[in-house]
Amino acid sequence: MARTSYPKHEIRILLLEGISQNAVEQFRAAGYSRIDQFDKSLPEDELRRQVADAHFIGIRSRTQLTAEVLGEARRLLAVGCFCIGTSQVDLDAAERLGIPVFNAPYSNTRSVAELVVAEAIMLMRGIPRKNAACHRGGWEKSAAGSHEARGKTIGIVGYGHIGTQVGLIAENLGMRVLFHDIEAKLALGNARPVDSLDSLLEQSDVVTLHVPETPATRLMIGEPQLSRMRRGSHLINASRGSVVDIEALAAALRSGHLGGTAVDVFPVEPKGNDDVFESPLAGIDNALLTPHIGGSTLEAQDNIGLEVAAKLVRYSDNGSTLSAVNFPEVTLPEHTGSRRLLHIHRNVPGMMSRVNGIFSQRNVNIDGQYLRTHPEVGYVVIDVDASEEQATELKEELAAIDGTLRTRILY
Ligand SMILES: NC(=O)C1=CN([C@@H]2O[C@H](COP(=O)(O)OP(=O)(O)OC[C@H]3O[C@@H](n4cnc5c(N)ncnc54)[C@H](O)[C@@H]3O)[C@@H](O)[C@H]2O)C=CC1
Ligand SMILES: O=C(O)CCC(=O)C(=O)O
Repeated sequence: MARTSYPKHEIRILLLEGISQNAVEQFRAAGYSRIDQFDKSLPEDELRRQVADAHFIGIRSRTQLTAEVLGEARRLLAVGCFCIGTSQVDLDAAERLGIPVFNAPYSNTRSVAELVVAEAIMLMRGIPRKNAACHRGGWEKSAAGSHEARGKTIGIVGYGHIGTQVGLIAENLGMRVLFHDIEAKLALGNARPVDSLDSLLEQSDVVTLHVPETPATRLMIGEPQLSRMRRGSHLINASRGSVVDIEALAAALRSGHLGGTAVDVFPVEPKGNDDVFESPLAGIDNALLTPHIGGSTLEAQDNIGLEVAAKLVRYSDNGSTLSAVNFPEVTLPEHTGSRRLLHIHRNVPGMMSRVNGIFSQRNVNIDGQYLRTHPEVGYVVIDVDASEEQATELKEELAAIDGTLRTRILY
């Protein structure tokens, strides 16, 4: 088995938030045995203690890897987000520290889309309210305010991976599909783009949000947007809690302007299943609330476990950063027969001549060199024909170059 610059049994993998056992098996199969698992996210002081000697960290959406927390993770080689969203990690800080971040961009897409379309049907039939009444001994048998999905309009905000899947399933139910995105997007099926968010809100019977968490999407649905929605229409949010002004949403439900809502993500979410959930929407019967489980199917979690663990193992064993979300992407061949040196550095003028100078001074033959840069950070991988001792000395010299962020040898 290939040796890394650390023996594999010394590499500590920290997995938080109940990451799938598939990931653990994938790490073990690749020879990594030092794996610590927690089923929830950790309070910040405990998180700082745990990350201090971790080489890899696996998280889901709850763990905040801020610049301060990352700054304490001195041994950290890479982060795996076992989910789609990566806004819980300070990606720029991670890059500046030489830490690539990986995620699973599609593995739970279908799970979210299926839930959203099911919720759209439930909302149009008034099921959340009728269900709540039944639990209290009530009996609201009535067609008032109940509608078929067929022929109704669903408005999708953010027509990316999830948004397009929602559109395709909804169209198969006979719904009219409109979407709004800041990028030009290929419309699938009979879906139609609209020229503004307001126009989408005004035309839709159900609006569903599938944007990432960014400064531009923060509170993009507030009182002015809710009041543009049709009276009796419905809002679904399975994107991020920061996208909707939740107090304004509660007010729109209480006033009867909105017919109902389904919300899976909240501005503040409990750290784990033992903690208490509180929300301004709690107790409102026509609000269908779920505990951030859009992507929580066994199929999705198994696939995510395999996908992200495989990316971390590949980076550890081979150096490949293909599909990293914050980092220069270097795709690498296997390195049988040569030593591989990895050098992550600040992207400053003269860096590569200093790197290459070390090899020419020592008269070491370079078998292959792979370089990719971002404005602030560069990543170069050098395969050399050198003994283990020579490679170790080369690594020390590379590490001493001013502007070096991380170095590693793969044997
Ligand atoms: N509830 C859950 O369990 C899950 C939630 N998510 C959330 O869903 C989000 C979307 O996921 P994907 O569809 O895979 O992402 P994606 O990146 O494929 O699609 C996002 C789309 O939103 C568009 N967009 C960005 N800013 C916008 C704006 N201001 N206005 C309109 N459109 C905008 C983008 O151009 C893109 O087309 C994730 O970022 C994550 O936060 C993802 C998976 C599970
Ligand atoms: O399942 C999770 O923990 C998070 C799902 C999610 O929000 C994502 O994939 O972005």
